Amino acid sequence: MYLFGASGHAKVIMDILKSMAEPVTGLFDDNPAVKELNGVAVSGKYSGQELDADVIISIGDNNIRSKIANQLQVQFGKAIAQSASISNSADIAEGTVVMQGAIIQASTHIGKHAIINTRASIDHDCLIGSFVHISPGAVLCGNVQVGVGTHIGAGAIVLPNLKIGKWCKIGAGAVVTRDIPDFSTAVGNPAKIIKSNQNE
Ligand SMILES: CC(=O)SCCNC(=O)CCNC(=O)[C@H](O)C(C)(C)COP(=O)(O)OP(=O)(O)OC[C@H]1O[C@@H](n2cnc3c(N)ncnc32)[C@H](O)[C@@H]1OP(=O)(O)O
Repeated sequence: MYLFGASGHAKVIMDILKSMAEPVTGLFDDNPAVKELNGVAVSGKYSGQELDADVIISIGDNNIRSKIANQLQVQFGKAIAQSASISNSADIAEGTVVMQGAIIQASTHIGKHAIINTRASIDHDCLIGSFVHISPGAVLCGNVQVGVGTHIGAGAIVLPNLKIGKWCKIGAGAVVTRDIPDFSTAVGNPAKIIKSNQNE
């Protein structure tokens, strides 16, 4: 597996790949000052060369991850921690990473290049868009929809049957009790919208 982005997020993905016995074939990063990560040499900026293994974009920022994914003509892989519990009827698209202790229940769909972070819990029949990040310890109850590029903060709770739009930011510890429109930032319990991010 090649990783694009020599970040703290990449370190966690490297641990997961190691537990899957999947070697890290190479690591790219645009920052020439970054020379190595966890003992793996960083090859600098990716210049479009043909790659002999799949790629994961190991960048936590949803917007940057989506821009890079849309530019690359490569095969994408997945990293799924062995300690994650994933229903046989759930499906997870390419480029997505599922961290240690995450739970993904029946009939849930996770889109491309998503991050399901440490001990996040996504219950049955959820629809999680591409480039979403569900942060550590967040809980999505059953039948929740999360739009493309949305970030659910650490420890947030989303009540059942709700729809969170695209490119939203849900604050750490928020309790979402109502649908949230596209591009909103919402915080608190019950979560209130504090801004719209449409122009970011
Ligand atoms: C492995 C890992 O580390 S994964 C990373 C996980 N990361 C997270 O969970 C972070 C989630 N992000 C947040 O909670 C952020 O604070 C956001 C997205 C909600 C808001 O960020 P910003 O847009 O930069 O807003 P900003 O920091 O200016 O705060 C705006 C207001 O909301 C308040 N606020 C910010 N976050 C929260 C929160 N989680 N809960 C309650 N209030 C909050 C601020 O105190 C501020 O209030 P004020 O205007 O009265 O001073």
